[in-house]
Amino acid sequence: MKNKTFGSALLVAGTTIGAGMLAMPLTSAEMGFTYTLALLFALWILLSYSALLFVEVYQKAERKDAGIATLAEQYFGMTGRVLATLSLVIFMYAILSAYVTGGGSLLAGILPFLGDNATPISIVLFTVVLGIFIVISTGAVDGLTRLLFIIKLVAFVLVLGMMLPLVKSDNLMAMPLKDFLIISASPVFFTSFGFHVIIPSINSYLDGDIRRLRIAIITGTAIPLVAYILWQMATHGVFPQSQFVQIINTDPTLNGLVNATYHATESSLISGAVRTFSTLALVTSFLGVALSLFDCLDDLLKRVNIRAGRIGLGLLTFLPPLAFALFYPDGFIAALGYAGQMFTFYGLVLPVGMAWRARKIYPDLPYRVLGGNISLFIALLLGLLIMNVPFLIQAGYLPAVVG
Ligand SMILES: N[C@@H](Cc1ccccc1)C(=O)O
Repeated sequence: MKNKTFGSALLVAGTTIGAGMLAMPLTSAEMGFTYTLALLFALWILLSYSALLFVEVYQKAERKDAGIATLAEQYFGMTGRVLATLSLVIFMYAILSAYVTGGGSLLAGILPFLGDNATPISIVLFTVVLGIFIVISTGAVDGLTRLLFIIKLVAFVLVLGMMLPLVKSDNLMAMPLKDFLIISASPVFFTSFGFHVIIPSINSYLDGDIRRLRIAIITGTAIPLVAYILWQMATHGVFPQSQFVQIINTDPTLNGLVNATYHATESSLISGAVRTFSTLALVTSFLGVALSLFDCLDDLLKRVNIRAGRIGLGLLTFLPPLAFALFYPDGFIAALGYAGQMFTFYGLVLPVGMAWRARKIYPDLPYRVLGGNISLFIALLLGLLIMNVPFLIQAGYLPAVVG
């Protein structure tokens, strides 16, 4: 049984470490390592805090398989349910479409013999093969995640093994090039620590055992924190800041970063290792989000008394992102631009509101997250700030960042 807690922690870590980790060094290139480290710690605390608020609220859930939208309805009625459902479902469809598109093109790169149809075939293959695990069970996803996580770890250790010896402490001392970069970078860092969609799936996988859910979340968020610190130390430490800024000016993508690391280490192994790592980051995050969407749609259909069955739910989960990736790859890009805002809403503002209400209605909650109502208030303010950062950048109040 203990094993399931460990599997859940890996599901949390696997969902968290995704595309965001690859974007982060580019976002923070101008910020210097010290400030980057401060932002990593601050957002790790904020997002673990909001995840633990969900745990607090789950103590009084009506069913152990209640989804986030069901919790929202319990505390905020139909408005809560509708807002939570919209932000969750649009967010997850958008991010899955992006993962399917990215995963498909990575796969097409290694299946060139498929000729002209390589990309669409790869997109379908990627979705169907991984989708089967979701339809089978959470246990199946747990098993696959364990395997992939080990390979991902080996690739990451290889990358670090090649980069960390080249780190120069001078490079790590760089200061921010502009004021307020730390605020501009916060939405990308915030989303990089995100995994909260998977909490309902894990709660029901752990049979509503609050203690184990808490352990899974704390362990599962500590792993990404360590990984992000090492990864940022490697990238910030290998390149002098001026060169780092040049990289993001010439090619502000993962490719640019891979090429630059390749030149710095002069080892062709590094490109392979970074690519393996980033592919697996995409796959494990895909698995976590797809499992969450599957359970979220189940929760929604139960509410309207429809029993779709696992195959039906699988089709509902995967057909829309597949269709978008195949026929309209730009379709969800617009939605993706608002992913940070949607996530700030259901991942921070909503749990703060629910915990605040739960504490009023049930003053005797056995488990309460540290920090009292003051912390709730600070978290809410930070959430509102992060939500508005893209607008503040657009309006020219904050400097722009990559990502
Ligand atoms: N943390 C994930 C994105 C994500 C956010 C919120 C929920 C699920 C996934 C990434 O960096 O790619």
